Amino acid sequence: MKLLRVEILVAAEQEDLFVGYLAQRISWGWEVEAAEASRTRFVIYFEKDADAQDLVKAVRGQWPEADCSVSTFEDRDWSESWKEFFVPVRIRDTFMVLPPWLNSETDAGGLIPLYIEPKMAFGTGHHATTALCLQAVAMLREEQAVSESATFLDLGTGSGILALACAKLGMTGTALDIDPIAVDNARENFALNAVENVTVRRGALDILEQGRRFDLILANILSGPLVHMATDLVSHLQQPGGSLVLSGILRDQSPRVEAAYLALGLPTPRKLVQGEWVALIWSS
Ligand SMILES: C[S@@+](CC[C@H](N)C(=O)[O-])C[C@H]1O[C@@H](n2cnc3c(N)ncnc32)[C@H](O)[C@@H]1O
Repeated sequence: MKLLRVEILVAAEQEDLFVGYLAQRISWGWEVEAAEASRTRFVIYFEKDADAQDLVKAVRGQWPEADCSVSTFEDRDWSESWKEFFVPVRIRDTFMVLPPWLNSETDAGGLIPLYIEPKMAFGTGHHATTALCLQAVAMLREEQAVSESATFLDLGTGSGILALACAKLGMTGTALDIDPIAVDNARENFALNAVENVTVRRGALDILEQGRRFDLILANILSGPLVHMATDLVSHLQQPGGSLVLSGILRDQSPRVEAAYLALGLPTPRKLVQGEWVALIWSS
């Protein structure tokens, strides 16, 4: 049987969101024969020409920077191979981020499993900005800079992945996101992981009670908002003794973000770097 082969190349910074987008579109009922992916390259095989054209049209409309092409292909037996998109992500010796169809006994390798249902919210663990935050959480716990009874704020929770990591280490916290799709996906992921020690709310910093302080604050947002909200964010950080992790910062924007927080009296942060992305970490 001849299949239609749609190949999509996306930029590295779009990989995480695109995985979620594709997962959602596939779950809406396209008859996908097979699929394969290697980070920024996605190949989907369809039997029906209409489904292939539907995907191409949707991708060209919503992801104009992506390179999308169609060709014909001779079939082979690939049941459920689309799940190959979602390989586990290991974070130090602490966490393994997994799609829900994998098994924690065999696939988590003895690490703490973080099950994430890939949907339209950001945060499958594949993007550097998320991985850097997860590394920071693991590191801060290893160093005992945060205790298992610490309170945390996850600002811009997306899929809920960072809150999930903190909750699975025993901490209790609040996860906020302005996007209702993220709030739904985060709730779904907390239920999937049987995590109950996180309160999820839709909104930004202004919905928090004034004066409420957290032992750990995580914010994987972009440099501009991180600079803009610096005063508000620091007003919710327990001082002394609190830890702050900022991510979503491109290398060349890091000095500007750092300067905004130094101006508020915080010391020079530590940095974790992956590719072009930097995370800034304050702890005592
Ligand atoms: C890059 S994603 C991070 C998701 C997840 N925390 C992670 O690390 O993978 C940023 C998220 O922040 C949310 N967001 C952006 N600005 C926000 C704000 N001012 N307050 C709360 N959420 C915000 C977005 O809707 C998005 O879900």
